[in-house]
Amino acid sequence: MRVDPTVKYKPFQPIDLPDRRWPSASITEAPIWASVDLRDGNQALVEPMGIERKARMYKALVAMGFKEIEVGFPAASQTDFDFARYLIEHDMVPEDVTLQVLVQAREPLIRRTFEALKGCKRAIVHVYNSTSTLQRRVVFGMDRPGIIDIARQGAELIHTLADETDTEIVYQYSPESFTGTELDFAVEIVEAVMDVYQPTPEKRLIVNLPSTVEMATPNVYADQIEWFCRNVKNRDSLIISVHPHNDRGTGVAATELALMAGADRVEGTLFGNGERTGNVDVVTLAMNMFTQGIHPGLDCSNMPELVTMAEYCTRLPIHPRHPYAGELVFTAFSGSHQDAINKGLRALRQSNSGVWEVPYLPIDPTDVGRSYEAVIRINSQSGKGGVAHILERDHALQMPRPLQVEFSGVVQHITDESEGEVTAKQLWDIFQGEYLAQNPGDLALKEYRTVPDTHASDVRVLDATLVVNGEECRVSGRGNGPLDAFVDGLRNHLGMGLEVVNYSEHALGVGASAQAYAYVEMKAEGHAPMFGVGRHANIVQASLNAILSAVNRVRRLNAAGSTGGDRSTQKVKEDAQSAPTAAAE
Ligand SMILES: CC(=O)SCCNC(=O)CCNC(=O)[C@H](O)C(C)(C)COP(=O)(O)OP(=O)(O)OC[C@H]1O[C@@H](n2cnc3c(N)ncnc32)[C@H](O)[C@@H]1OP(=O)(O)O
Ligand SMILES: CC(C)C(=O)C(=O)O
Repeated sequence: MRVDPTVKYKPFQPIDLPDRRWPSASITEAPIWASVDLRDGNQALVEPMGIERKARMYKALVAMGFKEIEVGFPAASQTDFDFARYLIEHDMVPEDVTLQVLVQAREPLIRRTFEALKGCKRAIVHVYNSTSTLQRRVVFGMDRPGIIDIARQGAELIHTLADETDTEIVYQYSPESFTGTELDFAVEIVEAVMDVYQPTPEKRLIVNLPSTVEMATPNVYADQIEWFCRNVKNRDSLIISVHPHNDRGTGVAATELALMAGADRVEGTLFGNGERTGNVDVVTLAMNMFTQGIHPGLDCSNMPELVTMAEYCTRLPIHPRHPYAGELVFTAFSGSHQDAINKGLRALRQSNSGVWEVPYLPIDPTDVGRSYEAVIRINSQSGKGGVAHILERDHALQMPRPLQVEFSGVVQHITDESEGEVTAKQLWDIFQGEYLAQNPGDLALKEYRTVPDTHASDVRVLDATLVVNGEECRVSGRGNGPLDAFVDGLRNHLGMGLEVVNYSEHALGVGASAQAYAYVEMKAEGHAPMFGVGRHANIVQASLNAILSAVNRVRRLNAAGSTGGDRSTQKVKEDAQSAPTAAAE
């Protein structure tokens, strides 16, 4: 960067609060939530919401559990005015919900705001003026008393109009640009407003201390909030509200520290929509509390629906990595994460504990309306655990560990080449192509029978009919069981050294439609051990199929002149297409 920041930018001066208490505090309950989506969020949109979109979002906010909703700046635009009227005239404000409206401390705007509220049972009138040193100097060209006068006069008019209306008015005042305001001045101007409104513990004034522009690290905001709470008069007659923005990307952290510093209320928006880099994201805040075992008082259990609604209303996308809500936030592509998640989910199933403990998944995706479907997805970063997880989840395969290693190598080869993702369906296609499919030149079992050897009581003879490229051939062998006898027969028939080194099986389903899977690891002459997989309603036939699956894979490699070191399914398939019919037939 060519600009010298030491010359161009001034560091934020720390707050003098050596005995700060907030670092030892923790958040133990949810704050009062106020949504400012329909005002601060809306004023930041390329295309502000019309009545239809505002109404849709308003209903969603009510359904989530917001009890205070800033519905607009009625004096600023006809749409905002009409929307307030729409909600009031259509009786859309539940008994326990309070509408909030924003207005600058300017007489005509305040009068217009009260017009918008006619017929409303109860409303928060939120008045503000800018108080920062910078705005006092460059925007208003006023000294402190002048700025206090703006606030006082605004409050006086609101107080007068509140006395004249049937609407129960809750007062709210914001020293806007609070984070750039000297703390003693912030207290002075708020106390001037308090002198007008005369709040009591029974009728408290909402004092909103916005981080209009986030100017420092979150601990500084916490210091500012604690300093204010400790120095303002009649603290118990105030509801201290925070309204953080996210200019430094630390809006959520700043809000959490501000709550630890004594704030009672949070104004924010869904998914952090708002001016510049946004308002604080109330969904993330609420879910952060949820993961700490605190009921947030906001219902985010259907996150996909909330995302769809927010994207429709704001016409802005929600990032795939957005905390708790993004499409990818519950997805692991990397092998060691998948392995740990797979093991964690299994351990959770096996334990009777209701406590969520899964590595890399801070929350249960189903708590926010997501499924486990997308938790593990496969690309070149994935390992055997992820591959095994998907095949077990979708096809109930219980692959032995060495087979997982072997097959994930096949998959990795493909993903390395394609540089893309392999879907669950593609994964199954690859698995079938590798182990279960019949390629030209492959041996297939048509029928078999076993009979006891008349000469030895523990030996069986197996006679099988195989088919290769439409031609039948007979195989016969002896052994201490059908598998052993079949391998003996193949050894003789193919003239190839063959040995079973590993075997496992499991059933799939119950009753007439039950199937068995058999996994056989075979050592064939000149090759590293290689797996075969067989499937059949009859467990013996499943095992014989597994042996043939391994033998066919060896034959494909032999035909391609490889020992199995460098393979891909594509290559295996191509090799199989061009393989000549085996000489043994
Ligand atoms: C941080 C925040 O999000 S605060 C909310 C900001 N939201 C909005 O501003 C959205 C809606 N606002 C608007 O549509 C317009 O600003 C209106 C309709 C309210 C007012 O419009 P206008 O009067 O035409 O113009 P504009 O906004 O430029 O007025 C600024 C004037 O108000 C003064 N002013 C600004 N804020 C305040 C305030 N809180 N109290 C008193 N005066 C104020 C300015 O000093 C300036 O005065 P000047 O005209 O003497 O220079
Ligand atoms: C009006 C105030 C609260 C505001 O929106 C801000 O400071 O960001």
